[in-house]
Amino acid sequence: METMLVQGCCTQKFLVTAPVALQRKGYSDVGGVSRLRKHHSPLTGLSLVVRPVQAHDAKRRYGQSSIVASAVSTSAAPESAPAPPKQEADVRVQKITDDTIILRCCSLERLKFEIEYGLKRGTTDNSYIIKGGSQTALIDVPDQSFTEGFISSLKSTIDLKDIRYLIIGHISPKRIVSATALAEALPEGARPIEIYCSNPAAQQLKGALSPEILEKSYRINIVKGDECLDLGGGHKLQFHLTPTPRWPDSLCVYDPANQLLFTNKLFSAHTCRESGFDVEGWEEYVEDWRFFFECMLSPVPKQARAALEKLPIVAQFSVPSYSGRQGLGVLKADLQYVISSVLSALKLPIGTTALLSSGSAQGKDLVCAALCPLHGPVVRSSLTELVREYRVWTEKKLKEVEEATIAVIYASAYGNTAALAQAISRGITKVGVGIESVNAEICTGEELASIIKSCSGFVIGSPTLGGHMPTPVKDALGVILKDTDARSKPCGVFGSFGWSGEAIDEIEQFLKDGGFQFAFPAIRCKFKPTEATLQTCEESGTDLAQSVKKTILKQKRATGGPQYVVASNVEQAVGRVVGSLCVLTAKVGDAESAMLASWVSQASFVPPGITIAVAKDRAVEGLILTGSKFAISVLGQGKSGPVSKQLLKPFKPGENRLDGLTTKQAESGLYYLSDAIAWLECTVKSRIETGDHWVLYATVDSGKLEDAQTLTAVHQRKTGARY
Ligand SMILES: Cc1cc2nc3c(=O)[nH]c(=O)nc-3n(C[C@H](O)[C@H](O)[C@H](O)COP(=O)(O)O)c2cc1C
Repeated sequence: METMLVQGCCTQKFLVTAPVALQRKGYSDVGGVSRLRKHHSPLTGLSLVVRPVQAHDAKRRYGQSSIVASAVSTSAAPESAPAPPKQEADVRVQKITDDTIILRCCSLERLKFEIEYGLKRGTTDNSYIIKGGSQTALIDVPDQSFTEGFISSLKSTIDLKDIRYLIIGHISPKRIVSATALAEALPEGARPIEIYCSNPAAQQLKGALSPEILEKSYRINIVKGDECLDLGGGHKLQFHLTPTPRWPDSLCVYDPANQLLFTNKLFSAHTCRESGFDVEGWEEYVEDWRFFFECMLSPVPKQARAALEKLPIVAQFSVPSYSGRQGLGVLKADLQYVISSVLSALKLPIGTTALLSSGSAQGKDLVCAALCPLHGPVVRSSLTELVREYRVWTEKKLKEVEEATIAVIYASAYGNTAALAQAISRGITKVGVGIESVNAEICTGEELASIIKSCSGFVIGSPTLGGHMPTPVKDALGVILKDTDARSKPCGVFGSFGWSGEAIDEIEQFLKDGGFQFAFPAIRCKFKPTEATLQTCEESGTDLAQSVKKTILKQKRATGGPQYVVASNVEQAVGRVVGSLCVLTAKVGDAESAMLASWVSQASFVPPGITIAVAKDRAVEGLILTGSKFAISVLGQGKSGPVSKQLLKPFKPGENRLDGLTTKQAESGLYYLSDAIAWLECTVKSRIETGDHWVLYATVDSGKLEDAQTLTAVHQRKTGARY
């Protein structure tokens, strides 16, 4: 079994707070802190500067002796390391209604190297203030990248001592930094803020906030069901717990006074535009919403459905705004207005799928004028479409789960292993195989045993903490090893580590000894993933899902399912449609990929544009999202043989596909083939979903004819059922 070493970010600071905080999360065997003192990693040129915290300080903050460790680069950063995101303190304050304000912490850059930021349109981290008749509530605090700007904007918007309640829809170690800063900014003599949050969020807060802050500044109230919190003036806030494996703490809030639903991660998008609202309309945002859904919710369709059932949203009609719209746009806005008015008048929830039947009893409907998510715009003009499409997307994913599932099992203390799991999941969903996402911290042994029994393959991921895998992963592995049938199911191992990475080796060894079949080499990621790491994860997920699909197809054929048949008339006819034979190359950060493409055609004169069809499960697909650049090398007749041979062979995840081919680099950094008869550099303008392919429309930014004598190679086919 080969093991890949995937190198991550070279500078990471972390506070070793684990002894208390992680134990509360079930990481009871975290220890080995003394190992930190010795560490020097020759691999990245990193040295760990390990500084013992003053004993009394450590005890005060973490309840037992602790150390603070920071990894500092002692040599130049390796080229593959991503630059840390630069943050301007840009917090925009905007009124949503007379008494509700949004604080949008804006970043125009890709904030994190996690797949959900792949469209690179920046993001916003939203907090909301509701000024009720008698009390004021703050909903959510942002990521630590925004802490300073957030606190100063909050101070200039309201008097901090007026904040009576802090409602936490989602918490993470990075948001706890902002919660701590808020507590520290409270004026002397201010009464403690009452926090309302789910049980998992409460456990995190109690484990990470200092005893002084817990004593002086906050009182934690755990929301158990669908309780209410009265702010006066009709603002009788209703809580709705909507947990998923990635966000077990997720809590949504409905304010009937303004008909606003605070949806946390649901209906979020990573994009940062001028307005805080979706004023530009559905077409402008659909790709952002869909991409966020694909990355974050399609791996958990059952939980997404449960959340949607708990939130029977009814659109409150609103008069359409025509700013910036003309012709058809105005007609569409009018139509949308009529539809939402009818739905609203009839008190019908949006969409009519089976998903809605339970939970949407009269009187329980959440009549919404707008959805207020944690990231991206407040959804007002596209509310009807977005809610309906969420249900359609969820149903589609549920159908895939019925056919076959791959269990993605992991635990993650700081989010790095979770980011790998998310990327693997995307690779799996690209093939159309369902996912059962399992957070080992919250899944019981019985639940996991039944998931393992019914899945067609699995991956298991773990951080290394104190030289081992944490207890929840160990328990999960025990369940897997016990199931003798699971040995015939393809599997994979992954994990993030700091310097030694024993957890990944241990899991791999246990599975190897148990006779399990690995679908891809173990993925070992040092701290945070880079784009190349994410690409490797995605490709690994795709490989695993393809092998599961092949097995299922074989089984179906063996039991009298669809057999190979001679191409039909239609297929033979379609096979006569040909395109130019080209090589597409793409590069995003340290991730690169290439594919042989024969479905390439010119699509516009002005600007010069082309279309290219890319199969959904193609490795390069994640690098050619809207806005990305790619190169096309047009192959010449009689010259395409070696190139086709190289690019059509099977590749391991992360393997260099252009190995052995001579390339040149354009000014943009993109590679093209040296013996291409022409090359083009293009920008993806839009993507259309067409069954099993994405059709990209791209404009051509530059290009050159290199060989005027040779004609373009064309791939002749016998059937349109294959390339
Ligand atoms: C308390 C603690 C102990 C750790 N022990 C180890 C260790 O023994 N070996 C190692 O390679 N990394 C160790 N690490 C580093 C983590 O594995 C690393 O931060 C990893 O990215 C965490 O993954 P996660 O974000 O999925 O939790 C430790 C980190 C903490 C906080």
